[in-house]
Amino acid sequence: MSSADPARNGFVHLALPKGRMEEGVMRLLGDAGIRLTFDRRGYRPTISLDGFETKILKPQNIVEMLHMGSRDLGFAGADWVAEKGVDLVELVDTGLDPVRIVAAAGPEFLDGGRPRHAGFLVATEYERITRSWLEQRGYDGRVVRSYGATEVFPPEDADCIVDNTATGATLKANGLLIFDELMRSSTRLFACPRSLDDPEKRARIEHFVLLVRSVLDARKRVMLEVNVPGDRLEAVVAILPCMREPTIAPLHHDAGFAVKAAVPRTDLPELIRAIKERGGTDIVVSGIAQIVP
Ligand SMILES: Nc1ncnc2c1ncn2[C@@H]1O[C@H](COP(=O)(O)OP(=O)(O)OP(=O)(O)O)[C@@H](O)[C@H]1O
Ligand SMILES: O=P(O)(O)OC[C@H]1O[C@H](OP(=O)(O)OP(=O)(O)O)[C@H](O)[C@@H]1O
Repeated sequence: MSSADPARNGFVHLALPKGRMEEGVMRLLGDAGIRLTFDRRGYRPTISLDGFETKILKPQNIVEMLHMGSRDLGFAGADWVAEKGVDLVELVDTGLDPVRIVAAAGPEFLDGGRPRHAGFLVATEYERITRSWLEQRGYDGRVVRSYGATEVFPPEDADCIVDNTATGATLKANGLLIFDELMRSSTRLFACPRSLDDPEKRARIEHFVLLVRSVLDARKRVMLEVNVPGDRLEAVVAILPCMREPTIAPLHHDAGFAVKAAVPRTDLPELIRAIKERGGTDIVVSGIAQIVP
């Protein structure tokens, strides 16, 4: 058996999602320096990571395969892990493709934000999540399984729905109002619990997690560089929300200091104002590709 043979012990079988999550996950891997080479119409790209083999599958199937153990590692929505009721290890929440799983109905069904009457019918693709919500809320409801286009069921074919929503446009277009939130979901990296018991697989999975996290962390930060006169240095450094300590280098001819720090992107507008106020000049902001702690 060669070291490139997927049947070898310690090889990680990775599942990548087909469909709406595909683009974000592919970009994430690309930004982490992981290359995938596709053949025409093939669902088995070659991955540039040593000791990994990969396959493209629908996320609902990825959840099942991670549960059975035929795949070790895979990206899927947290909603389908909850819906299938399986015990997987969540390694990374990428925050990509965020959705809310909500209960929604037309205004005629609602009374003060609650179902108007007992014995109602809920249309949903999420049967298990819906049943446990009914039980938790003490609602007397029955479930009809939908296979897409769930929003069109009410009022004739169901009283309300449980479905995912991203922008809310589909609910609005069908005249439905959200009256409860059951959970939030996003694209996450899951592992089969047993795969983490294998030391060789575990080490490879941990390295994969580190690469993915390095990109997600880098996306949240920018590199900020600023020149500061010597007597303003401490005042500027004090307000920098950097990861550890900023890098400080003296400028030529004792002209002050260059200060460099990776700061949260969302802090930038306020930070630039505060730095200018404290005497910082020549501010340069640039992107970061990866951050490995
Ligand atoms: N805007 C969105 N609408 C629906 N699902 C979304 C959205 N954004 C993220 N998701 C997530 O995508 C996953 C389903 O992905 P999938 O590619 O199977 O979508 P799908 O539209 O149901 O596919 P298909 O049309 O082939 O049934 C779920 O985990 C869901 O939460
Ligand atoms: O809040 P929004 O941005 O409108 O997105 C949510 C809608 O998009 C998806 O439907 P999809 O297009 O996949 O069709 P489907 O209902 O057949 O799954 C999902 O099932 C919702 O219906």
